[in-house]
Amino acid sequence: MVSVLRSILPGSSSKTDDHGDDYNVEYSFAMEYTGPLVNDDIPQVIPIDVRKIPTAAMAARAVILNNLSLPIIQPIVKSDHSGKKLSEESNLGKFGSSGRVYSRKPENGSDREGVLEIVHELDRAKSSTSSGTLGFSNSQNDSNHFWGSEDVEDLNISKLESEELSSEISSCEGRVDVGNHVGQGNRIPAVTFCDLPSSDATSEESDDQEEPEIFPQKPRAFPNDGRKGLCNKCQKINRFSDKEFCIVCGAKYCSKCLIRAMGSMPEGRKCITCIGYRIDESKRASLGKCSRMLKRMLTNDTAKQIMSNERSCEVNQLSPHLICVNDKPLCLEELVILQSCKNPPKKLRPGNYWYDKVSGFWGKEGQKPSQIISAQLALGSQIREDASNGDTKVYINNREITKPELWMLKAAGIHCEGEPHFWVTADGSYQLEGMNYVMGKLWEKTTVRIVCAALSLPLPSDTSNPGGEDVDKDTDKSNSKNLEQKTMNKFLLVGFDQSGTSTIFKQAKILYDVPFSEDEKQNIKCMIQRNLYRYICILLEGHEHFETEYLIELRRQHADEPGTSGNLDAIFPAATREYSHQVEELWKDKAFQATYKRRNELPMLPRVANYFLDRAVEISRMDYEPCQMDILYAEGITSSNGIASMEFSFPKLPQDGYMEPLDQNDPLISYQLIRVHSSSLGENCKWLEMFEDVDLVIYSVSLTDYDEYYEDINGVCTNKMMASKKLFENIVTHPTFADKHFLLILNKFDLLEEKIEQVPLAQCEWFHDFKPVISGHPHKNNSNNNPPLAQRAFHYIAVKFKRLFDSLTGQKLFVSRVTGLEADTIDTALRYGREILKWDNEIHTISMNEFSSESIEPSTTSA
Ligand SMILES: Nc1nc2c(ncn2[C@@H]2O[C@H](COP(=O)(O)OP(=O)(O)OP(=O)(O)O)[C@@H](O)[C@H]2O)c(=O)[nH]1
Ligand SMILES: [Mg+2]
Repeated sequence: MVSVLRSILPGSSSKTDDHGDDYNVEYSFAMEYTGPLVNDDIPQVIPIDVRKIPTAAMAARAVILNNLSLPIIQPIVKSDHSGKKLSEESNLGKFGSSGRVYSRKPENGSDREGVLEIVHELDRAKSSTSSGTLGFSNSQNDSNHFWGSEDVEDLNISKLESEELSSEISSCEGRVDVGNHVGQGNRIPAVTFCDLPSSDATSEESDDQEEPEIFPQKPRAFPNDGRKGLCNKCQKINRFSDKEFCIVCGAKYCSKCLIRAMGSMPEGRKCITCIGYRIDESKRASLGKCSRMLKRMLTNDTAKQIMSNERSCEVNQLSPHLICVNDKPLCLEELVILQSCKNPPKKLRPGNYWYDKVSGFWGKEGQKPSQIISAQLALGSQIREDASNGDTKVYINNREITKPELWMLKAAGIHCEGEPHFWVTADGSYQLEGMNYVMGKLWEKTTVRIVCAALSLPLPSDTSNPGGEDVDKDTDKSNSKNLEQKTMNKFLLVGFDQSGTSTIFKQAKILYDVPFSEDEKQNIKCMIQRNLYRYICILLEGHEHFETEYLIELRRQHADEPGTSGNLDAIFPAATREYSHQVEELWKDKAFQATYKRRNELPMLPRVANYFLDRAVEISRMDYEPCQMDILYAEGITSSNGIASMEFSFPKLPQDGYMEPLDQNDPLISYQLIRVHSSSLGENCKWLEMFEDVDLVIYSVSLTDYDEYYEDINGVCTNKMMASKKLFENIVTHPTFADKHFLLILNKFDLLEEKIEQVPLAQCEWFHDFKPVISGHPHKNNSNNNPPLAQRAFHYIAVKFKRLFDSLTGQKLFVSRVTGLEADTIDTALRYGREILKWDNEIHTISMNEFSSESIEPSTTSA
């Protein structure tokens, strides 16, 4: 039916160029292309990397991979053409002497729909210095000799490719006369077209094209019999030497045997016997990612070339029929539509997917949406109501949505009671089904974007980034990188009330240079001012004499609803008026000053109040701008539904030195810190399941909770440490987190140091057996004393939590001691989190490589 770019037709080559340069050879790859042209009048020049195009199908792939939108219609038309001076266009800076794609209106005959040509201009003199360029030699007698950069030739690639290409060319015989052009002095037609074949022939060929190309699949071999470090060629065992794996059968080879086993690797890392076979799909993510071993063995250019072939050669591409969209396997045409649309799915693998044509939401069958791709693509059949396995009784475009999506709607302030059906379009406009007006636009709301970032919900690729919080912000970058996908490690930060999670979150933002957005800054400013007025009210409450009626009124109002910011808003609508004058007056008041001096006697006044009260007048001004310290010390965090999220990476430390692992500064590895307030997790933490894809759960405990109490909604008083323990138990035993890593952060160590001297730890029933032994022997780290009491208390609490964790999960708990207000302790803890994931990856890789028959990844894959 439809062929995209079916064949490669050697078009021309010339011995000399216009400047008489003997080495300048022009060569064209012509590809048949059917469809209306993007622009009928002007030839469309689309740069394409010809280095990746040894075969026509690969060219088609290259077009797809380079994300060029090419309309496709039938029928295929072949035509004769006298050719134009296509190659006279200026050089393409991006690819050096490489190629370009022209789409051009046919010159005569309505039966010609269009022609696409990839013209490869080749300047041998130039390209011999440009790495990885493949082309034809200009020798008259050797017109089909395919040559590569020197390094590639070392590996006989030129020969292999030459054979491959020779056969391509001979298969095209009768269509194009290559020889005729060879050796002609002047520029000759870049592309030669054949006669329009008879309709019979067309239909026959079209039929051929209907079937998607299916390459044979080789059953995975399990060649190692569980023997670690075995090379499948020399049969020698060396556990410590790197091995390279065949991407088809999984056979492993040591560096000595690799070249013999894999040859010149025209399709990437495959045993010679596996060439022409489909890759093992579990290895798709590693396609084109060079291993350390290959990098060591080959020159840079050669390794690049092999990786490029591995990524782009036809046989390694996805087969359309292995991808099912809304219960219907794709045909080649649909796969091309899908991959060449403006926002194609990332990491497309064989499998079942759902696609909501109206909004562009795209996801794996039975799962929440993973991406927003282009809407209105002609793919698959109607979306099923249960496509994403939602259980919320809320519907978007006829699909029952998942819990994270429900949160997103709630974050947008949308009421979701009564099983509503919403209609959401590609630009995020939403309306209730049956109603004729748009209620709003999802993507315009900062809170929605934050919730999406935190819950791994997709955002459209063109929405702006809310303060560095958009997980999709690198969409363009990653699109252009084709298969190289960014690795994101997710940390979920959670803890009981006042355990310091928002302080840690803000500290991380400051540490890793993630800017606060204007919105956030404005909210924080209002919050700081509101808090300040609350502190003042607490001071006034503690004060016996009031000088004016106004202040009496203040106290009366405050006494009605102590501590609620809603009431305070009524008294001091923050940032809507200037209060510095009143505050200044108040500050001068002797009675007030007397109260201020005794502020430590007021239990309702938080410690941090001092920090702000000392600058009360400045902060109450309209033009006050909070500095980083103010933001850090501010109580609370501005977030939606208690969720905040940021993306960051670890800067290199001076002491990291050469020992740092390779991925240290790999921009492809980034981290996301998601902070969620425990009150947002619902009864029995039921909402935790939305965080199923986090890699590490960081649980924060305030070390000072042991003698503090809180009153729940039923008026029951509970020790805060016990409440924190309960929450910890709920989280670590939550089924969603069954195989997650946990890092316990014991926070507010500075406050523990003070408190433990006054209040015994045994105040908390869980710590009743804390009996610090006063030993007569000096501690090795502390020559004069025992370890400080706070230190011992910290260890004791850490062990309590470790034992608890072990008894509940049978696993090991990692613990870190921090002081939320001290940046370096937070940095250390988060880097510790990174190490935990790294160890896990290493252990995982080793065990997968050596013991599992499921998946064998190259041992040392780095991008
Ligand atoms: N001295 C000291 N104060 C801290 C430390 N960590 C947090 N705080 C203070 O403790 C209070 C509570 O910290 P938050 O970060 O707001 O705690 P939270 O987990 O967000 O608590 P919620 O607001 O209930 O969610 C704030 O006033 C912080 O400034 C610390 O390590 N040392
Ligand atoms: Mg807070």
